[in-house]
Amino acid sequence: MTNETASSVPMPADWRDFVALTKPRVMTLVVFTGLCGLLVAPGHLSPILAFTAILCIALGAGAAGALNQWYEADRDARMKRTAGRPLPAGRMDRQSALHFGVGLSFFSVLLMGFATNWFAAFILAVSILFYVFVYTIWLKPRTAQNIVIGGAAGAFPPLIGWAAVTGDVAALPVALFMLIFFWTPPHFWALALFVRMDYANAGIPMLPVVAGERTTRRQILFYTVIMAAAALAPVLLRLTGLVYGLTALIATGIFAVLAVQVSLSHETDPAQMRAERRLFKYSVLYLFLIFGAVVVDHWVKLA
Ligand code: HEM
Ligand SMILES: CC(C)=CCC/C(C)=C/CC/C(C)=C/COP(=O)(O)OP(=O)(O)O
Repeated sequence: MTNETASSVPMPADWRDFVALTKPRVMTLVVFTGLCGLLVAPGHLSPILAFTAILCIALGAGAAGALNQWYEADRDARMKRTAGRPLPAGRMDRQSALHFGVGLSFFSVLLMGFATNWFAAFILAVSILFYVFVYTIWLKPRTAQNIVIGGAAGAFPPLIGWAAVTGDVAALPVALFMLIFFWTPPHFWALALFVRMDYANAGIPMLPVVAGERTTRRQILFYTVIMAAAALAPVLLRLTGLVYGLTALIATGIFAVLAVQVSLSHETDPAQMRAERRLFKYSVLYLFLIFGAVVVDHWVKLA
């Protein structure tokens, strides 16, 4: 079958393609940060309802990922990293992805509302809408600041997890929101440096494409400093204890060293960008570590 035939007559999609639409690897961290928000919230949610709340965060994030891929099928087709996704690869038609994404959005928000409370459902709906409309449709094709503002969508899960238990927000989940918010630029721009040709080919104005590498490296360092302040804020505000404080200090210190290495590097060949790959990989581990520490810290205080 030629490519042309493949894209005009999609092959029947199987369940694996629907799973791929939900961006499952990114979802792991979304679910983990949501779970941490839920675990440190004061109050009690039965294990079944707690599981349902986390499931709703996962399904909501998956729905957002599907709608992102529905909207971006043409752009994804022009990038090596994303060309194999179900829509650009011709394994699924856009209508199916749209129906799946819209259906899953409603299902996750309504289930969250009925199982926990409507405030948590509201924040879940806001994060889906933010990711699809503000990030994917509005900012991503228009400005290099797309991920700075649009990245907020991915910072909501700890607030949603907390709200599922309390029906409210408080200083700690807001601090965790800020931490993910300022973590997103170094997380993404480290990767954008070594896949910038992909973004250039797809015509997406990511920072390394429009402002160049030097500016991107400086911006990574700038946001790392703000992220470090956000990571230490819960300690200074006495929202967390020693376990979190020590973990945050060490883990953020390592992040800062890697970010400094990226900022000092003059490497221009993406294949040789080892410091950038290291920072990107570590950024994911960092968020797991720091959110894990928030929970352990909470348990230690309870003990
Ligand atoms: C607008 C903000 C963000 C952008 C543009 C972005 C972009 C990316 C990209 C392009 C990848 C490459 C790998 C892939 O396609 O699977 C990636 C990986 C990843 N992102 Fe992000 N990201 C953002 C925010 C977040 C947030 C908020 C989280 C979770 C809290 C997150 C979690 C992850 C994880 C866990 C991976 C690794 C997946 C793997 O194992 O390959 N990202 N990100
Ligand atoms: C709770 C909830 C509804 C959260 C949804 C938001 C969410 C999954 C945020 C993570 C951000 C993310 C995957 C960005 C990928 O950017 P991109 O879409 O530009 O990446 P791509 O180039 O791989 O498509």
